[in-house]
Amino acid sequence: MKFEVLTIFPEIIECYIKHGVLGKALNKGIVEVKVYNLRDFTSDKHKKVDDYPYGGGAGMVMQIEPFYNAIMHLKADEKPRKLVLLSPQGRKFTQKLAQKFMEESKAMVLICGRYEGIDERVKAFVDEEVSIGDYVLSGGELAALVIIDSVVRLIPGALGDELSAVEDSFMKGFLDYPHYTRPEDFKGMKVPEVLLSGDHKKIALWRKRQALKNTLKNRPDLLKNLSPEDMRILKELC
Ligand SMILES: N#Cc1c(-c2ccc3cc[nH]c3c2)n[nH]c1N
Repeated sequence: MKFEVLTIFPEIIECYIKHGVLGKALNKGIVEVKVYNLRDFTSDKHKKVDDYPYGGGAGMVMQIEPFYNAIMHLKADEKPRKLVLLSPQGRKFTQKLAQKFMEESKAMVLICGRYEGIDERVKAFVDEEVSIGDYVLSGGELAALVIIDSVVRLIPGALGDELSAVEDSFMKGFLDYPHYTRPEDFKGMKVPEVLLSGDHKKIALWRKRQALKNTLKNRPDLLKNLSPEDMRILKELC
């Protein structure tokens, strides 16, 4: 899978992708990330990317021309790609949308704005407008990294042989279970006995109960299409 990122701060993307799961996936050739500096697609000597907003108001707005020039440059190879604009006004990014992007797109262009936002006319050239949550960031780069990270984790082989309980639980509609590792006793804070029992059936049930308990407490909105067994466990918790 290939990601192409349009930004005025390429170093934000370049620094993050070298590490962890993303770094391994890049080294394995499972994923390719190319970052483009929008300033390279300007036509003035100052490489200007923003201007005052029509109609007045605070701050600056990013001009359409650098985005247009960059998008046309990418499209010149005529290969299919999904163009995604990161924006607080976009549709909510979820694990299910990450799965959809992984399944449906061989290449994605992630378009990152800054300042007060970008000229509305840029949206005529994008396929999706996506937001990673109901809070305001200073730009689209962190959102682009969230999307890249969460989509890459879903690519077969990206996680190596590590099982990923986190994706599994989110896809099944609840939060992850608690995790523990050595030492068994840290200043009197002990690891739950069941996790030391070696009884995998008991451990699995304990983890499911804990996951459902956490979800009921923190994200009851996720508890929708539970299996009859999960519903039974949940009713025991209530
Ligand atoms: N995605 C997303 C965002 C943003 C965002 C995205 C782009 C720009 C450009 C200037 N400010 C921005 C904020 N804020 N909160 C989100 N969930």
